[in-house]
Amino acid sequence: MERDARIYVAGHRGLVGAAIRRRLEAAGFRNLLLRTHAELDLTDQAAVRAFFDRERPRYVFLAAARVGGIHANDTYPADFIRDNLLIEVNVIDAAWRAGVEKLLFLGSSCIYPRLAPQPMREDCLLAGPLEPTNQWYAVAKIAGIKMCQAYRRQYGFRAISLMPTNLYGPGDNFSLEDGHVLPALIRRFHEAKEAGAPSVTVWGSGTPRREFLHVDDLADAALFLMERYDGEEIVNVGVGSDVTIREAAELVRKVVGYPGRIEFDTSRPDGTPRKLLDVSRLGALGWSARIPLEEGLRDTYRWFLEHLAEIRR
Ligand SMILES: NC(=O)C1=CN([C@@H]2O[C@H](COP(=O)(O)OP(=O)(O)OC[C@H]3O[C@@H](n4cnc5c(N)ncnc54)[C@H](OP(=O)(O)O)[C@@H]3O)[C@@H](O)[C@H]2O)C=CC1
Ligand SMILES: C[C@H]1O[C@H](OP(=O)(O)OP(=O)(O)OC[C@H]2O[C@@H](n3cnc4c(=O)[nH]c(N)nc43)[C@H](O)[C@@H]2O)[C@@H](O)[C@@H](O)C1=O
Repeated sequence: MERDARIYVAGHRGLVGAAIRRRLEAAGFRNLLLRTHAELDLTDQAAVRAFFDRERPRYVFLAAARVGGIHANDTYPADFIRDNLLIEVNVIDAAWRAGVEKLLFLGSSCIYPRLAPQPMREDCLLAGPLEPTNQWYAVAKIAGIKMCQAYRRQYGFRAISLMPTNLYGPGDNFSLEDGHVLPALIRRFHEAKEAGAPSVTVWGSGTPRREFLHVDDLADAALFLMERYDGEEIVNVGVGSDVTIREAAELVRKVVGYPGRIEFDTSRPDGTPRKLLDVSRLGALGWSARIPLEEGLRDTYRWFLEHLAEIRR
């Protein structure tokens, strides 16, 4: 990508979009096209087409989506399937119509079957039933993958699809009900420490396993693949190892410096028992993650403390 190329980062204020923006700016890309949700609602097809017609970016990073943790996905199925389908259809189609040179679409490790053999290879997609708690979001993501592949086949549109594992980092969604596990636990342990609470409750049994990739690593992989990969096949992006939710909670307790106990609320869903990605396709392309989990959690907790007022609003 040329340094002066016009690059649209959709969702630039989110966890991933903000990290992609940081990574592009650090690499000297200055001609970034950015619109907030309030300025451009990507579920509005006419507005999206008019935007692409007017602005004509050369590259698009599609990091805008309706995203949430296990409880949000399970509670708002219609919102998750509708908004993600609309965003994908509108942006991918308008980008092609406006002559965008290359588009990077972000799927998720949730697209794979609930009980896929571990680690999960890209070719196990649609090989079995989905995890019920996020099947709606997963179907929307699978539709986005298929749309990128169909537009490449029929129109030669250079769309590539990345499948990130669970992400965390600065700028995450720290909502206790709607966020993902790591930001929610950082906030829970911090607030328990401040309040002198005797224990912190973690959802589920603590036995599910999750792989966690720092969002700055994901952003680096996104730039790497936008510049070096141009295939129809999806590419998993992860660290290649996982921990139990209990181990993750104990690590967050250590990072936050909370002295109390951990309790488990098994009335809350565990979700997929395990979803470790096979990252050999990405490795063969020459990329691997760098940020270790404990270091990444310390970085995220520092950001959380610096933005407490904004988070608690
Ligand atoms: N977080 C994770 O663990 C993982 C994320 N991903 C994928 O990465 C991508 C980004 O996720 P993440 O950064 O975590 O999500 P965030 O919720 O942090 O960011 C999403 C961004 O999209 C914007 N957005 C949502 N709806 C609309 C809309 N209708 N019009 C315009 N903008 C909109 C949001 O703006 P606003 O907040 O103002 O509404 C926000 O800036 C998604 O595709 C997600 O599926 C994949 C795997 C794991
Ligand atoms: C990222 C990817 O994957 C997401 O699915 P998920 O990995 O199941 O999401 P999660 O991070 O919310 O939960 C992970 C595990 O952690 C446990 N858990 C404990 N305590 C809390 C807690 O306090 N909050 C949350 N959210 N989970 C908790 C929770 O019970 C579960 O066992 C999709 O939503 C979807 O967004 C997607 O694309």
